[in-house]
Amino acid sequence: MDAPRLDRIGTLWVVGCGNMGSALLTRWIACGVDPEHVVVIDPGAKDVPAGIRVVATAAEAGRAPDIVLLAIKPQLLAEVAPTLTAHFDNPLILSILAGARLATLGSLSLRVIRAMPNTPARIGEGTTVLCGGVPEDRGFAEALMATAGAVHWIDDESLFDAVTGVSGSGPAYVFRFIEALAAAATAAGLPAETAQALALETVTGAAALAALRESSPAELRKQVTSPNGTTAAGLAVLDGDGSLTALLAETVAAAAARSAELASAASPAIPGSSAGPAAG
Ligand SMILES: NC(=O)C1=CN([C@@H]2O[C@H](COP(=O)(O)OP(=O)(O)OC[C@H]3O[C@@H](n4cnc5c(N)ncnc54)[C@H](OP(=O)(O)O)[C@@H]3O)[C@@H](O)[C@H]2O)C=CC1
Ligand SMILES: O=C(O)[C@@H]1CCC=N1
Repeated sequence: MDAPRLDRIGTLWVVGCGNMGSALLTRWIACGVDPEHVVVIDPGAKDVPAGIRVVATAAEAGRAPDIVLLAIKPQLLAEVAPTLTAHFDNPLILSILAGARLATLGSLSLRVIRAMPNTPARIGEGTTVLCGGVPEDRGFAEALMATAGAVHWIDDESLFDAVTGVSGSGPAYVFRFIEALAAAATAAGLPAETAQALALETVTGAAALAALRESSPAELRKQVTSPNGTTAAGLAVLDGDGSLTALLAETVAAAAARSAELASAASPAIPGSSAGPAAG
């Protein structure tokens, strides 16, 4: 079967065009979506690609959408959903809302796919996990998200909280690591500019090498770590007694737990939603 064509997207509504919505939209426009087919619905939109109409509410959007990117904060879903559904004729909903479950989103349309992207999507280097949808819609959703980087499908929606804690939030962990490495470099006496450059270039270079997948991350780590050398001394602190592993496990668990809480925030007030509050 031919790959779905993004220039035949129909009418796309982007509801919420903040950090993540604008990252995806920027990428889609770069990959062939016609700005004239897009309407951004966001009373505070700041970062919208040129040529796209921006309105504050769905009532001003005009033609009913064929596809809707839902990219508002999950806490706003119950308030915003009824203002959208009044103008819907069963569009494909692609929701990136942390926590918002398919059962909740099903009250907006019969055609819903849940996605968890991340911000490197803006440059086509993201990773997205998709879940749900009917077979006829999955190919199109995958083609859209493939413009933003790697795409993975999962069947078990209960894993979405963990996905959110790993790859959705994950870029922030990496950015924080770069910040901390730069601060450590400064503390070790390097000029601030050099410290920031070395921290950033070390992370991007190491990630690019690992991304070749010619050797595992563990093997690449061993190649740096001379017996009784400097790296071994550093790793003994970074990961002494498995502390880094434990710290990251706690980090991901906390983010996943928050995703589960957000499910509660997103669900109860949508009329017709069959999703109950999340456990825990
Ligand atoms: N940021 C990320 O890395 C990721 C985010 N997500 C998900 O994406 C969603 C958006 O997150 P993010 O982009 O970071 O958040 P932002 O706050 O940056 O974007 C949300 C946008 O929605 C706007 N908005 C507020 N009220 C309305 C309304 N009534 N109708 C339409 N738009 C409205 C906001 O405007 P204003 O700022 O004026 O309030 C803002 O521009 C969340 O559900 C999040 O879970 C998923 C994966 C990664
Ligand atoms: O922090 C958040 O809630 C969102 C979801 C994943 C990344 N950012």
